[in-house]
Amino acid sequence: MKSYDLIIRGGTLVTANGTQQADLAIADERIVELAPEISGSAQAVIDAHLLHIFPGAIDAHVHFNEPGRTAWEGFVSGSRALAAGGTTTFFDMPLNSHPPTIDIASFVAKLAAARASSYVDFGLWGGLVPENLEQLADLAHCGVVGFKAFMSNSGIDDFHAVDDATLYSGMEQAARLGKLVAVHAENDQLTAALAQQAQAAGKTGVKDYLASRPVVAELEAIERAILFAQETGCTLHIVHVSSGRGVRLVAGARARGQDVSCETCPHYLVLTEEDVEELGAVAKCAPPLRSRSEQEALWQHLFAGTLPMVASDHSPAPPQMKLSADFFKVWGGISGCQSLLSLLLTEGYHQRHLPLQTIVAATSAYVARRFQLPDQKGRLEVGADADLSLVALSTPYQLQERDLFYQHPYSPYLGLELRGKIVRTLVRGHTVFLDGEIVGMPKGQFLPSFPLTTTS
Ligand SMILES: NC(=O)NC(NC(N)=O)C(=O)[O-]
Ligand SMILES: [Zn+2]
Ligand SMILES: [Zn+2]
Repeated sequence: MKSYDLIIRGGTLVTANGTQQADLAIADERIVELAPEISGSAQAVIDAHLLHIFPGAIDAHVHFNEPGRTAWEGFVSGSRALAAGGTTTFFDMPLNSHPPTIDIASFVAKLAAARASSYVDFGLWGGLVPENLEQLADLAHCGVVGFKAFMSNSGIDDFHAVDDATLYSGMEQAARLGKLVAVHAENDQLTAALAQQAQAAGKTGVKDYLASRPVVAELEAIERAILFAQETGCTLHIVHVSSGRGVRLVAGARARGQDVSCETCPHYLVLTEEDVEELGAVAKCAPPLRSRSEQEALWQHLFAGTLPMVASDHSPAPPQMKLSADFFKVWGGISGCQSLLSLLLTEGYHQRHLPLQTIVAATSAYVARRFQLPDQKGRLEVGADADLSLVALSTPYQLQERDLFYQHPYSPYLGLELRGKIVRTLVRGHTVFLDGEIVGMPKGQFLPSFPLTTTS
């Protein structure tokens, strides 16, 4: 008789291809059998008859700010929040940590910090800034996910936005190195000038901030990035697209054969400009929250598959950085990584009947493929890592401060009525979250990203 480490019985497995009720057996951190009924013994058995089993989410966009600004978040609190939210892998952005990840030394420092403290597996982005064109090859050899650049001010002094020449040259190199470039796409001249005019006129409220970052600033920067990427043969990813029209530009280029993708974030799907007017600083981000019609367009793209990925862009800061009366001076960034899956289940699946398969594709299967993760990630099948999230799909609950594992339990989603409770999260077969509590020790592993060989 076969013997396993763990058998999970009777759960409804959710994959990018559909759902099925089955038993699942785990040995040596991998899924080794999937069948309607598995015989054999195991050291432990989980009864999942009332639960859905999702592949652990892969969050391609978080800022955990360690080393250097661990008081803002850090790998312990950040990865605990992810585990509590059903995410088993994340990619940390190169900025808001100090030093930012722009050369070998800063990469090594970040890798050490993450290895020591993360409860879930992770990849690391490298930065592309005007000062580090000579360092890109080194970062590629370290196994960074790709190179992240800001086309507008990053809000952090030690991570400079790229000028066009830097972006163009960085893309040429990235193409040679087989790495993708990810951009924060907003036109800097336009946003900076509009902000400066508003502030000079003493107009520093929420609406003034929103008006200083119009959709056209995003559209122009996306178009420019697409054009540069086409010319240089660089693979491109646009982070946190906030508008339906932005997604359409990316989908159009893709349809013409260019290797470009994009993500949106839960906040653009769940909140609108009216919400930031009401909620204030907790909901400030860039690009900003948009109108209901842009939001509707994002949902349509998600349904249609032309918007292939959702990532949290968790960008926390100490509450005192959210206090200024001048809204332009308030820290821009939303804390939300713990709620990625719950929000998609609540607003997507329950409210709008977005298929569960689409949610799985957007938070796991597609992300693993797009960023060339090792084969065993992002799949719920035999041979894959046992990265799983067990979900009580219809259980309602109200998100409370005490539920949040962030360093600063501050989020625009507090008080929301959610449906779809994460009950248990396993990373490579080890339970890291169970019934509201973190379990075990940080044993997250680094996932180096290998050079792109195919387009996907
Ligand atoms: N420095 C940041 O973390 N910025 C982030 N802030 C947002 N999105 O408001 C981002 O991803 O641009
Ligand atoms: Zn950004
Ligand atoms: Zn970000």
